[in-house]
Amino acid sequence: MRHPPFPGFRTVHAPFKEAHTVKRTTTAPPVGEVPTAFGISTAPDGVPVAPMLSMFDPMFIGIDEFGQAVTLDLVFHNILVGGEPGGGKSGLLNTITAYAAMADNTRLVLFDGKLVELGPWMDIADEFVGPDLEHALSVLRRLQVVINNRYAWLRAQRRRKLDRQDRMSVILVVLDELALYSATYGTKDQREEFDRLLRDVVARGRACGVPVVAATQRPSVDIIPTSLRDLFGYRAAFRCTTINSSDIVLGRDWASQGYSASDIDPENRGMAYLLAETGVPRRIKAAYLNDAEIYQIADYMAWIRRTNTTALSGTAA
Ligand SMILES: Nc1ncnc2c1ncn2[C@@H]1O[C@H](COP(=O)(O)OP(=O)(O)OP(=O)(O)O)[C@@H](O)[C@H]1O
Repeated sequence: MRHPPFPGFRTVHAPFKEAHTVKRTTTAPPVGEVPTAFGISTAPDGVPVAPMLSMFDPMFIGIDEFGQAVTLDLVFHNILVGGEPGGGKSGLLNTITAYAAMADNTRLVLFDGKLVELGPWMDIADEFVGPDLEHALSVLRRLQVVINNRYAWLRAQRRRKLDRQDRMSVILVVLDELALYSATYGTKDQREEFDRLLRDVVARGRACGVPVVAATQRPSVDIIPTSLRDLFGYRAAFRCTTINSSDIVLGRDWASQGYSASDIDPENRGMAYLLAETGVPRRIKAAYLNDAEIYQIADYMAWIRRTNTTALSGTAA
């Protein structure tokens, strides 16, 4: 099989090609046929990215109160991030996005109504949705088609979830400020459709390599109803103004058991309670990348993920 040295990454709608490509949805490239050059994967369906990191490995996101590393198994879990403005939500989102940007065979679909929180990753995102609800809806509809096709493929394989041997890309969906899309922009009908589509992507995406990271500075029941919150296997509550909003993020009356993000010192930015599917909430301090570091990583990864447009590319292919 002949592979181009650097398959194009920034093809518009690239992750959604599989929604329309029978071959991609019925067969995964055999593992043995994936060549590497200088450690860079050149799988035809893959994003040619850094050789070391994989979304299938534990993702470092900070330390706990004993100084131990805290990692997430994000590829098979969604994470909900809530808390008052300035608590550190975007910091965590950027740490997660940076890892994903550096991970092999991983694509980014980003929603950021403010444009600046996830803006550094715009150049390497397959889709970047700004303050435009119709755009958000069309991207979610396309993700839904991808998910449908991946489940059809999994069923044909008699399996329930993707694994790294499948070499199918992980599509990380990151939403900064959920409330802008679910309660602010557009018409009531559009917002309702957004809620429906998001719920479906959150419910079905994770088993087929489409995990969702969603953040809100308005942890209230209208923005995060229990039925949506419960679809997130991980929940991170940064400083919240009330016990109630902490419980809306973490769930299950955790505040009454002594785990309330309203107790977090407002000056202690980046501190959060992190709850995994089992166990009790853990106090963590999220790792933090400053703006310069984020842009450095984003620029570097844009270069690594560059398209096949160099002068030599025509002759090398
Ligand atoms: N993990 C962290 N460690 C140290 N400082 C942090 C950390 N996270 C955030 N900060 C500090 O807090 C500030 C606000 O963080 P951030 O923008 O992530 O908050 P936010 O919760 O996303 O706020 P908003 O809801 O307004 O977007 C940052 O500019 C940074 O100075």
